[in-house]
Amino acid sequence: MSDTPDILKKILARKVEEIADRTKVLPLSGMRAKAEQADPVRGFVRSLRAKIEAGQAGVIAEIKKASPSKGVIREDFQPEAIARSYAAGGAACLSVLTDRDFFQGSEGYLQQARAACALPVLRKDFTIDPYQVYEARAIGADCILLIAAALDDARMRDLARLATSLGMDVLVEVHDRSELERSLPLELPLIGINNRSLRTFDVSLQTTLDLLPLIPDGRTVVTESGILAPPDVALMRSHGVHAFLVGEAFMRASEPGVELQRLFA
Ligand SMILES: O=C(O)c1ccccc1NCC(=O)[C@H](O)[C@H](O)COP(=O)(O)O
Repeated sequence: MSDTPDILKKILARKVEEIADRTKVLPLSGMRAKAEQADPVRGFVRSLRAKIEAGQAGVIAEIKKASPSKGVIREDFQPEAIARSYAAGGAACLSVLTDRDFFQGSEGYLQQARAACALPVLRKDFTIDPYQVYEARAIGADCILLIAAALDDARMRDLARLATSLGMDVLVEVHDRSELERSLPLELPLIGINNRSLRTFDVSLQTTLDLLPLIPDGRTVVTESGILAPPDVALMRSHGVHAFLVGEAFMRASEPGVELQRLFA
């Protein structure tokens, strides 16, 4: 896409190479077979909505070691311990970065985190190809991320349909009005609004507030990035946003689940 931000361009170019390499090791048919044998899905949207319907915040607690904007965020990185801490702290779901080159993530981290608790898990990666959708299910993911800025309409629709056909939920992520308008016709129950600009890495919670009135009733809006302190949570909740994707604030805390309880008390 011609106006794709540089960081996204770099990540997507690397993804194309990565998918080609992985397909040589295990062709699509093999990955599809692995996906078919995976553990049953745990119901990502269901878990998020159950918390919200109970009057609580629906927290998607992220497991991420590093990011392009912040470098290494957490040195002592033990996905199983973090997952258990999040579950004890009341998270609705987990999000695990699996991208290796830009986030120091791995598929193994997702598998370890999921095995350590009963929470549904989002595979947080840059999904551009059906191979990755099968791979996500094969490693146990219950939900995938589709970033509107990374996909044209047809590809976004096809990947969403494929994920849904495998029983997974989809978090479609937007940054602006045009991405939102392209995503709404997919009629997915979850819409993520990412407050971090992929161009500048600046974070503004105003992004969520600006796009919110454009989203029809019935969708669960997830505000993503830059939720750092209780007033951020209060601001969102006062505007009717009850689902949150939070990474850095938890990853910098010695006990991430305790920080979750503090942030959402
Ligand atoms: O975080 C980055 O630097 C980044 C750069 C390019 C693409 C995506 C990026 N982050 C992914 C995310 O969306 C966040 O990990 C997620 O929303 C949590 O954000 P935060 O609570 O601010 O860690």
